Amino acid sequence: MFKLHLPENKLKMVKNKRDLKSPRRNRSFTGGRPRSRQSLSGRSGPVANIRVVIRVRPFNDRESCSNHKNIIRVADEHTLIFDPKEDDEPFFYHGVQQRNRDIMKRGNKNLNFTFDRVFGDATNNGDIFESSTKTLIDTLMKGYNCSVFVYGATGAGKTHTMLGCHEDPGITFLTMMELFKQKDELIAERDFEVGMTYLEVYNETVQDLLNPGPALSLREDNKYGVIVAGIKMQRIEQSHTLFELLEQGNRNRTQHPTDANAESSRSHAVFQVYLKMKFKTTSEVRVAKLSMIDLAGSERGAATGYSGARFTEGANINKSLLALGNCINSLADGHRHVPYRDSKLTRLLKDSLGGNCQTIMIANISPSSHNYEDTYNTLKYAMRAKKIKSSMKKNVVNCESNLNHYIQLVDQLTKENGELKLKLSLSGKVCNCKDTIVSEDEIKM
Ligand SMILES: Nc1ncnc2c1ncn2[C@@H]1O[C@H](COP(=O)(O)OP(=O)(O)OP(=O)(O)O)[C@@H](O)[C@H]1O
Repeated sequence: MFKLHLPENKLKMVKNKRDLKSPRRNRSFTGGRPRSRQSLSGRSGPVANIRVVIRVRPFNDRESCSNHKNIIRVADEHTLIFDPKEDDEPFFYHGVQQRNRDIMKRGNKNLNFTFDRVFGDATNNGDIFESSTKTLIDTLMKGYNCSVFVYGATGAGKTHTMLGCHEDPGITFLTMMELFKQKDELIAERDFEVGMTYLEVYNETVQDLLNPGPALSLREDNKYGVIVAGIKMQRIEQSHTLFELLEQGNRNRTQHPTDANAESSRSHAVFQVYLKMKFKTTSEVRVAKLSMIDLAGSERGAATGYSGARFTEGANINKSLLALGNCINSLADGHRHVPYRDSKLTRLLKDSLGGNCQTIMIANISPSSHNYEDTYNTLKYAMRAKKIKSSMKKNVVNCESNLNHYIQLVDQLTKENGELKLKLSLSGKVCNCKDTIVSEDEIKM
């Protein structure tokens, strides 16, 4: 199982001192006031915080049948209480009140966590989309890069959020529908070119999910950032092509059953859509990229008892998630050096985490006491991510300046030509032929 290695002193910093003295009160992990929803939509400032959304999944059948308790209480749309304090019901044995009747008794940490948005277990993917990724499309159309990544322990609901099912399509599908809707609305003013790639990082190798073949390598480019060498960009003319390719990629993704999830994704999947927008009346060209990343779930390596390929798989997942945690910590603390190079995943996410991007992290959690540690770790991880700021730049290739340059050049040459003609006519040698090359000697006065 991965853990967020949060130094004790950092933990203390965010705890309310007064609450520490008074254990009965709720302790808060607020990390500042919740930002309003407005902070995401249409933001065009140079600096933006990662927006962190929490999604609590419902109890599954196994958890409902067992003696597990609910350790999450959603207080409002920004706040949840982890391991809420329960009023002790008196329990008597032979007429004597007993203490610690409950062998599953939890710590009653009673911690308040505040996020940009908290969704309870009755939420569907449409609700998540409406309050999170829908607003990204507007940002994308303005020429900013955007990223969404889903995070959480194995079986916490990441793939359900991303891909969903027939009755409840995931946010990838809903976000792409919105992209094509807005594209159609803007078609009168812009020409669009759309492309997509879909890859997975499995056991520290990068694979093209749309054209399976040999492992691909990553390269750094000064202008474009990290580039996947050899990946094939698929041009998209119509939305249904994109959805067919998405399905195709999903079928190629590495999945194996785990104890927590019969269809566990054992790789990190990175789906990217590229937009080029050419304005019809001006010479402005905007380019933007939307990345949607479904991370593999962490697991308790030792507890699984796996060996061989499954063990290596789990170890690689945990290694890359640990590297991601280290990058999140460095960025949250404002360190100059961020260890992106520690894993393929973090190299790929460099732009999404601390670069030129508007980013949303959707952290998925289980409400069951069975996943107590995983849920607690995910919440701490998400709190750290909230502090990360990324600087956003509009990707605008404005041809206007080039055009002005050429107009000036033509004006200057026309003027020079006129002066030369004047000089020639004064010397009685008027050159009236377009193709005649007049030698320097001829025009010397
Ligand atoms: N919000 C939800 N509503 C209904 N069912 C859900 C929800 N979230 C998850 N599930 C169900 O729980 C199970 C595990 O979910 P999912 O596969 O999305 O987990 P995961 O986080 O992607 O796990 P892994 O990391 O192992 O791939 C699935 O059967 C899924 O349908």
